[in-house]
Amino acid sequence: MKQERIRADLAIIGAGSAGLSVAAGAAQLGLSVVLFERGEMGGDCLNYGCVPSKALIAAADAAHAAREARALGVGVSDVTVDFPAVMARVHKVIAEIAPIDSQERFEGLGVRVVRETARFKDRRTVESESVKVTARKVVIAAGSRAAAPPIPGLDTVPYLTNESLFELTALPEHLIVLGGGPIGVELGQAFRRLGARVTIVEAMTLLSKEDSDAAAVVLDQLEADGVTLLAGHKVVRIEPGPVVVAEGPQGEVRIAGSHLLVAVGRTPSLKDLNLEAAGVAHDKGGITTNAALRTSNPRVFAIGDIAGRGQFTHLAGAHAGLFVRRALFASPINADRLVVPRVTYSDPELAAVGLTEAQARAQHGDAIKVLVSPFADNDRAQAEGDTRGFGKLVLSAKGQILGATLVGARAGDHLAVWTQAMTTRLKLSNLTGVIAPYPTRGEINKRLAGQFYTPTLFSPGVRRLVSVLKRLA
Ligand SMILES: Cc1cc2nc3c(=O)[nH]c(=O)nc-3n(C[C@H](O)[C@H](O)[C@H](O)COP(=O)(O)OP(=O)(O)OC[C@H]3O[C@@H](n4cnc5c(N)ncnc54)[C@H](O)[C@@H]3O)c2cc1C
Ligand SMILES: NC(=O)c1ccc[n+]([C@@H]2O[C@H](COP(=O)([O-])OP(=O)(O)OC[C@H]3O[C@@H](n4cnc5c(N)ncnc54)[C@H](O)[C@@H]3O)[C@@H](O)[C@H]2O)c1
Repeated sequence: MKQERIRADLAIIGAGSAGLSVAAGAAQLGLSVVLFERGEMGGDCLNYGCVPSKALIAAADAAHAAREARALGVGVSDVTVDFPAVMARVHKVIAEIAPIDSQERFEGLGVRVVRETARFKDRRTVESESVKVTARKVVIAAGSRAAAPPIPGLDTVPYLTNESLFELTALPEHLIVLGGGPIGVELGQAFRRLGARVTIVEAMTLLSKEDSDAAAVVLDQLEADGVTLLAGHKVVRIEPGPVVVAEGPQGEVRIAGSHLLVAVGRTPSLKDLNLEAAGVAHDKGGITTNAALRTSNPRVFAIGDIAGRGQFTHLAGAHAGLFVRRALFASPINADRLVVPRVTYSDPELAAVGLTEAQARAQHGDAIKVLVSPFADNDRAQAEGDTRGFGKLVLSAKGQILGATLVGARAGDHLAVWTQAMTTRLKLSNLTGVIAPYPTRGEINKRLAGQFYTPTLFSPGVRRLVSVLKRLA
């Protein structure tokens, strides 16, 4: 097929969260944009990631709440899960959100959408089967896919990844999940609550990137739900069945399941891009970028998962916003300084921003302050009969916020205060002066901030001052 030659201000590879955000911004600012997408518009988040997983979790949590309602004095008998109906709803949610990411919408904004695989031809040309685009700037937003670890036998059994899991129409009898990161934990708990037996096999520690005390709260709940957790189990081979053979602290274990989900991290989608032709440096973590998200080829930028700076939709969106500011308004940007919150949507949720306590100790030694407030001290949590979890604030000796972790019901929604405080470099005193509505779980944030001042407020010096003022008043 003869290729159509196109000149454009911007060529974007990938119509996921990152690429779409750039395309929308650039097109609305009047740039000519060509957007390549070889799969579904919307990428991972809409089709195989955030959206379907959260829709599935909503059903799982509803089933769990119904089973647990008796503790609140509400009897619910005969809780059943209609798995095909759950999955049909998952796809309905995707379909409801899809128009915002659709080819039609982007074409309506003036973007030329090419539904083909893109590759570099040279340093400033991107081509696909039908077009050859010479662009002033190129944005690589090609994302990541589930990593397939080199485990003997894995290639001999059918296995699920996030791209095939949501196509299931029957509930697995026993789902074995390889990997205890956010994907393994969120989906493992959801499938258990929907009625499957679930075993999570983790080579190291589950939720290892998070505060270990907070992770323990989530893992306790998973075990209470009946999920089998095998931490410190290195998978040595997979046999048909599937049977996972792993080496653990007590020797070899064999786990026979009905389905296998591989969730052991992500691989950047570098293959097919022909990055060598463009002089774009990369390694196994992704494309190498500087703080301005520029690659080793000054015309080419990399954003989102493929930039190897973290794998979150909100980070992809933030990268897109930075790129638009830099490329179109010539504003200075610094992707190294982004304050990026993270939430694992387990029940309870584990939400964090900045450093964990362990990371802060590694960087600052023991000259840090750690303040903890349990949800058991929060009246709303008491009223709801759900006092699991706590808030933890990690501060420098001078009271600068280094990180915050919340674990508990809807923790993700309540983390925003700390993300905002760290982004805008608020002082703790700014937070103690804010009135939090009573009774809300969010009061935990004010309580955490207040704890920093408690020793000073009730110190002997202040008590003496108050007694003097009392006499003068
Ligand atoms: C199960 C799961 C749950 C998740 N849940 C959350 C969550 O709750 N919150 C959160 O913030 N993040 C979540 N994530 C992560 C989130 O999905 C990603 O961080 C986000 O999708 C990254 O967006 P992106 O645009 O960088 O890449 P992608 O969404 O992967 O988009 C890249 C696109 O590029 C296309 N492409 C690749 N190569 C080419 C090529 N050569 N030519 C043309 N097109 C190409 C791909 O087809 C794809 O559509 C989850 C991920 C998974 C897997
Ligand atoms: N709520 C969210 O925002 C959300 C949800 C899901 C995914 N994500 C994003 O997607 C990324 C990928 O998630 P993930 O859970 O796949 O990856 P991950 O890298 O966070 O966790 C993978 C886990 O698998 C383990 N592992 C690696 N090889 C193994 C093996 N052979 N056998 C057993 N265990 C093994 C690792 O030790 C690790 O604990 C996350 O880091 C996150 O950025 C975000």
